[in-house]
Amino acid sequence: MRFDVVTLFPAIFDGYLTQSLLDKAIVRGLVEIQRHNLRDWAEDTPHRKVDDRPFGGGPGMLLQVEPTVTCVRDVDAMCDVPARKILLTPQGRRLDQRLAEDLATSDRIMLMCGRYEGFDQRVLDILQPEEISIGDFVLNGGEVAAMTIIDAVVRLLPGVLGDEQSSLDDSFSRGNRMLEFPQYTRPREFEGHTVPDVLLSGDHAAIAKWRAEQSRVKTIDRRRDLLPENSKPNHEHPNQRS
Ligand SMILES: NC(=O)c1ccno1
Repeated sequence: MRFDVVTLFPAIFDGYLTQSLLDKAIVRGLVEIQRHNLRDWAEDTPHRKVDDRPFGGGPGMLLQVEPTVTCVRDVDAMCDVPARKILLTPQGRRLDQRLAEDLATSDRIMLMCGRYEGFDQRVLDILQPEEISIGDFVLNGGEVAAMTIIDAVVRLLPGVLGDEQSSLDDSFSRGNRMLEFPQYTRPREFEGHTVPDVLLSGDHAAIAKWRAEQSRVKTIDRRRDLLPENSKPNHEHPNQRS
Protein backbone atom coordinates (compact mmCIF):
# COMPACT_ATOMS: atom_id res chain seq x y z
CA MET A 1 0.00 0.00 0.00
CA ARG A 2 1.10 3.52 -0.73
CA PHE A 3 0.21 6.63 1.27
CA ASP A 4 0.68 10.12 -0.18
CA VAL A 5 0.47 12.83 2.46
CA VAL A 6 -0.20 16.40 1.34
CA THR A 7 0.85 18.77 4.11
CA LEU A 8 2.44 22.14 4.86
CA PHE A 9 4.60 20.48 7.52
CA PRO A 10 6.14 17.26 6.16
CA ALA A 11 8.79 17.29 8.90
CA ILE A 12 6.06 16.56 11.46
CA PHE A 13 6.13 12.98 10.19
CA ASP A 14 9.91 12.48 10.57
CA GLY A 15 9.97 10.77 13.96
CA TYR A 16 6.74 8.95 13.29
CA LEU A 17 7.97 7.24 10.14
CA THR A 18 10.99 5.81 11.94
CA GLN A 19 9.01 4.23 14.79
CA SER A 20 9.48 0.49 14.89
CA LEU A 21 6.32 -1.09 13.44
CA LEU A 22 6.00 1.42 10.62
CA ASP A 23 9.72 1.51 9.90
CA LYS A 24 9.83 -2.29 9.60
CA ALA A 25 6.78 -2.29 7.32
CA ILE A 26 8.42 0.31 5.08
CA VAL A 27 11.76 -1.51 5.02
CA ARG A 28 9.96 -4.76 4.15
CA GLY A 29 8.13 -3.03 1.31
CA LEU A 30 4.69 -3.63 2.84
CA VAL A 31 3.92 0.08 2.81
CA GLU A 32 5.28 3.21 1.15
CA ILE A 33 4.72 6.70 2.53
CA GLN A 34 5.44 9.77 0.39
CA ARG A 35 5.14 13.31 1.72
CA HIS A 36 4.36 16.33 -0.47
CA ASN A 37 4.73 19.90 0.73
CA LEU A 38 1.72 21.89 -0.48
CA ARG A 39 3.89 25.00 -0.43
CA ASP A 40 5.85 23.60 -3.38
CA TRP A 41 2.75 24.31 -5.47
CA ALA A 42 2.46 27.93 -4.39
CA GLU A 43 1.91 30.38 -7.26
CA ASP A 44 3.40 33.35 -5.48
CA THR A 45 6.97 32.02 -5.48
CA PRO A 46 8.80 34.68 -3.41
CA HIS A 47 6.52 34.13 -0.41
CA ARG A 48 5.28 30.67 -1.46
CA LYS A 49 1.80 31.75 -0.41
CA VAL A 50 -0.93 29.09 -0.33
CA ASP A 51 -3.47 30.75 1.96
CA ASP A 52 -5.56 33.86 2.02
CA ARG A 53 -8.30 35.61 3.99
CA PRO A 54 -11.87 34.25 3.79
CA PHE A 55 -14.36 36.12 1.58
CA GLY A 56 -17.13 37.54 3.70
CA GLY A 57 -14.77 38.13 6.60
CA GLY A 58 -14.08 35.95 9.59
CA PRO A 59 -11.02 34.86 11.55
CA GLY A 60 -7.96 33.11 10.20
CA MET A 61 -6.86 32.07 6.74
CA LEU A 62 -7.98 29.44 4.23
CA LEU A 63 -5.88 27.19 2.03
CA GLN A 64 -6.42 28.36 -1.52
CA VAL A 65 -8.09 26.23 -4.17
CA GLU A 66 -5.56 26.66 -6.99
CA PRO A 67 -2.36 25.35 -5.34
CA THR A 68 -4.29 22.63 -3.54
CA VAL A 69 -6.13 21.26 -6.58
CA THR A 70 -2.97 21.44 -8.70
CA CYS A 71 -0.95 19.71 -5.99
CA VAL A 72 -3.47 16.89 -5.51
CA ARG A 73 -3.78 16.30 -9.26
CA ASP A 74 0.01 16.26 -9.69
CA VAL A 75 0.52 13.91 -6.74
CA ASP A 76 -2.24 11.63 -8.01
CA ALA A 77 -0.48 11.44 -11.37
CA MET A 78 2.85 10.45 -9.80
CA CYS A 79 1.76 6.85 -9.70
CA ASP A 80 -0.34 4.72 -12.08
CA VAL A 81 -2.60 3.61 -9.25
CA PRO A 82 -5.28 6.25 -8.63
CA ALA A 83 -5.34 7.43 -5.02
CA ARG A 84 -8.33 7.20 -2.68
CA LYS A 85 -8.46 10.85 -1.61
CA ILE A 86 -9.14 11.57 2.04
CA LEU A 87 -9.40 15.00 3.63
CA LEU A 88 -8.94 15.15 7.40
CA THR A 89 -11.55 17.35 9.04
CA PRO A 90 -13.69 17.44 12.22
CA GLN A 91 -16.70 17.49 9.88
CA GLY A 92 -15.91 14.11 8.39
CA ARG A 93 -17.13 10.58 8.92
CA ARG A 94 -15.84 9.32 12.27
CA LEU A 95 -12.92 6.89 11.97
CA ASP A 96 -13.60 3.51 13.54
CA GLN A 97 -12.22 0.00 13.15
CA ARG A 98 -14.64 -0.88 10.35
CA LEU A 99 -13.51 2.15 8.37
CA ALA A 100 -9.86 1.34 9.11
CA GLU A 101 -10.43 -2.19 7.80
CA ASP A 102 -12.04 -0.78 4.68
CA LEU A 103 -9.16 1.65 4.14
CA ALA A 104 -6.71 -1.23 4.53
CA THR A 105 -8.15 -2.78 1.36
CA SER A 106 -7.04 0.23 -0.71
CA ASP A 107 -3.89 0.09 -2.83
CA ARG A 108 -3.20 3.82 -2.50
CA ILE A 109 -4.49 6.53 -0.15
CA MET A 110 -3.87 10.26 -0.36
CA LEU A 111 -4.22 12.10 2.96
CA MET A 112 -4.92 15.82 2.60
CA CYS A 113 -3.92 17.69 5.76
CA GLY A 114 -5.51 21.08 6.25
CA ARG A 115 -4.13 23.94 8.31
CA TYR A 116 -5.41 27.33 9.50
CA GLU A 117 -9.22 27.41 9.02
CA GLY A 118 -9.13 24.64 6.45
CA PHE A 119 -9.56 24.47 2.68
CA ASP A 120 -11.50 26.67 0.27
CA GLN A 121 -14.82 24.82 -0.26
CA ARG A 122 -14.07 24.46 -3.97
CA VAL A 123 -11.26 22.02 -3.09
CA LEU A 124 -13.95 19.66 -1.81
CA ASP A 125 -16.37 20.47 -4.67
CA ILE A 126 -13.75 19.79 -7.35
CA LEU A 127 -11.78 16.87 -5.86
CA GLN A 128 -14.67 15.20 -4.03
CA PRO A 129 -12.43 13.63 -1.34
CA GLU A 130 -13.79 11.42 1.42
CA GLU A 131 -13.86 13.48 4.61
CA ILE A 132 -12.74 11.63 7.75
CA SER A 133 -12.57 12.79 11.37
CA ILE A 134 -10.75 11.08 14.22
CA GLY A 135 -13.10 12.58 16.79
CA ASP A 136 -15.30 15.48 17.83
CA PHE A 137 -12.51 17.92 18.56
CA VAL A 138 -10.46 20.37 16.55
CA LEU A 139 -6.75 19.95 15.86
CA ASN A 140 -4.33 22.58 14.60
CA GLY A 141 -3.98 20.60 11.41
CA GLY A 142 -4.75 17.32 9.76
CA GLU A 143 -1.30 15.80 10.31
CA VAL A 144 -2.06 14.09 13.64
CA ALA A 145 -5.27 12.70 12.17
CA ALA A 146 -3.30 11.48 9.14
CA MET A 147 -0.81 9.68 11.41
CA THR A 148 -3.73 8.12 13.26
CA ILE A 149 -5.17 6.74 10.05
CA ILE A 150 -1.78 5.47 8.87
CA ASP A 151 -1.25 3.79 12.26
CA ALA A 152 -4.69 2.14 12.38
CA VAL A 153 -4.48 0.97 8.75
CA VAL A 154 -0.87 -0.21 8.45
CA ARG A 155 -1.18 -2.60 11.38
CA LEU A 156 -4.00 -4.35 9.50
CA LEU A 157 -1.94 -5.00 6.37
CA PRO A 158 -1.00 -8.64 5.83
CA GLY A 159 2.41 -9.44 7.29
CA VAL A 160 2.86 -6.22 9.28
CA LEU A 161 2.05 -7.54 12.75
CA GLY A 162 3.58 -10.91 12.02
CA ASP A 163 0.86 -12.72 13.93
CA GLU A 164 -2.43 -11.95 12.15
CA GLN A 165 -4.34 -13.17 15.15
CA SER A 166 -3.09 -10.33 17.32
CA SER A 167 -5.06 -7.79 15.26
CA LEU A 168 -8.15 -9.96 15.13
CA ASP A 169 -8.32 -10.15 18.95
CA ASP A 170 -8.10 -6.38 19.33
CA SER A 171 -11.02 -4.37 20.58
CA PHE A 172 -13.48 -3.50 17.81
CA SER A 173 -11.72 -5.83 15.38
CA ARG A 174 -13.58 -7.73 12.68
CA GLY A 175 -13.16 -10.78 14.91
CA ASN A 176 -15.75 -9.72 17.43
CA ARG A 177 -16.36 -5.93 17.44
CA MET A 178 -16.34 -5.99 21.24
CA LEU A 179 -13.81 -4.64 23.75
CA GLU A 180 -10.77 -6.83 24.28
CA PHE A 181 -10.51 -9.15 27.28
CA PRO A 182 -8.02 -8.32 30.11
CA GLN A 183 -4.46 -9.50 29.43
CA TYR A 184 -1.74 -10.59 31.87
CA THR A 185 1.96 -11.50 31.73
CA ARG A 186 4.75 -12.34 34.20
CA PRO A 187 5.04 -12.09 37.17
CA ARG A 188 2.14 -14.24 38.35
CA GLU A 189 1.67 -12.05 41.41
CA PHE A 190 2.45 -8.38 42.05
CA GLU A 191 1.54 -6.56 45.27
CA GLY A 192 -1.07 -9.20 45.95
CA HIS A 193 -2.60 -8.91 42.49
CA THR A 194 -2.61 -12.34 40.86
CA VAL A 195 -3.29 -13.72 37.39
CA PRO A 196 -6.69 -15.45 36.94
CA ASP A 197 -6.16 -19.20 37.48
CA VAL A 198 -7.87 -20.12 34.22
CA LEU A 199 -5.06 -18.42 32.25
CA LEU A 200 -2.54 -20.69 33.97
CA SER A 201 -4.61 -23.85 33.46
CA GLY A 202 -3.50 -24.75 29.95
CA ASP A 203 -7.16 -25.50 29.20
CA HIS A 204 -7.52 -23.61 25.91
CA ALA A 205 -11.28 -24.11 25.68
CA ALA A 206 -11.77 -22.75 29.21
CA ILE A 207 -9.42 -19.84 28.45
CA ALA A 208 -11.31 -18.96 25.27
CA LYS A 209 -14.64 -19.16 27.16
CA TRP A 210 -13.29 -16.93 29.96
CA ARG A 211 -11.93 -14.38 27.50
CA ALA A 212 -15.20 -14.24 25.55
CA GLU A 213 -17.12 -13.66 28.78
CA GLN A 214 -14.67 -10.99 29.92
CA SER A 215 -15.07 -9.20 26.58
CA ARG A 216 -18.84 -9.37 26.87
CA VAL A 217 -18.93 -8.08 30.45
CA LYS A 218 -16.52 -5.24 29.69
CA THR A 219 -18.46 -4.28 26.57
CA ILE A 220 -21.78 -4.29 28.45
CA ASP A 221 -20.18 -2.17 31.15
CA ARG A 222 -18.53 0.39 28.87
CA ARG A 223 -19.79 0.20 25.31
CA ARG A 224 -23.21 -1.47 25.09
CA ASP A 225 -23.60 0.14 21.68
CA LEU A 226 -21.03 -2.31 20.32
CA LEU A 227 -23.05 -5.38 21.26
CA PRO A 228 -24.79 -7.22 18.43
CA GLU A 229 -28.52 -6.43 18.55
CA ASN A 230 -29.42 -9.99 19.47
CA SER A 231 -27.16 -10.02 22.51
CA LYS A 232 -28.03 -6.70 24.14
CA PRO A 233 -29.19 -7.42 27.70
CA ASN A 234 -32.66 -6.01 28.32
CA HIS A 235 -31.85 -5.27 31.93
CA GLU A 236 -29.31 -3.11 33.71
CA HIS A 237 -26.15 -5.22 34.05
CA PRO A 238 -24.74 -5.13 37.62
CA ASN A 239 -21.51 -3.68 36.18
CA GLN A 240 -23.32 -1.19 33.95
CA ARG A 241 -21.97 2.28 34.62
CA SER A 242 -24.63 4.96 34.68
N1 LIG B 1 -10.99 15.94 14.44
C1 LIG B 1 -10.27 15.73 13.32
O1 LIG B 1 -10.20 14.65 12.75
C2 LIG B 1 -9.54 16.89 12.77
C3 LIG B 1 -8.83 16.92 11.59
C4 LIG B 1 -8.32 18.21 11.49
N2 LIG B 1 -8.72 18.87 12.58
O2 LIG B 1 -9.48 18.07 13.39
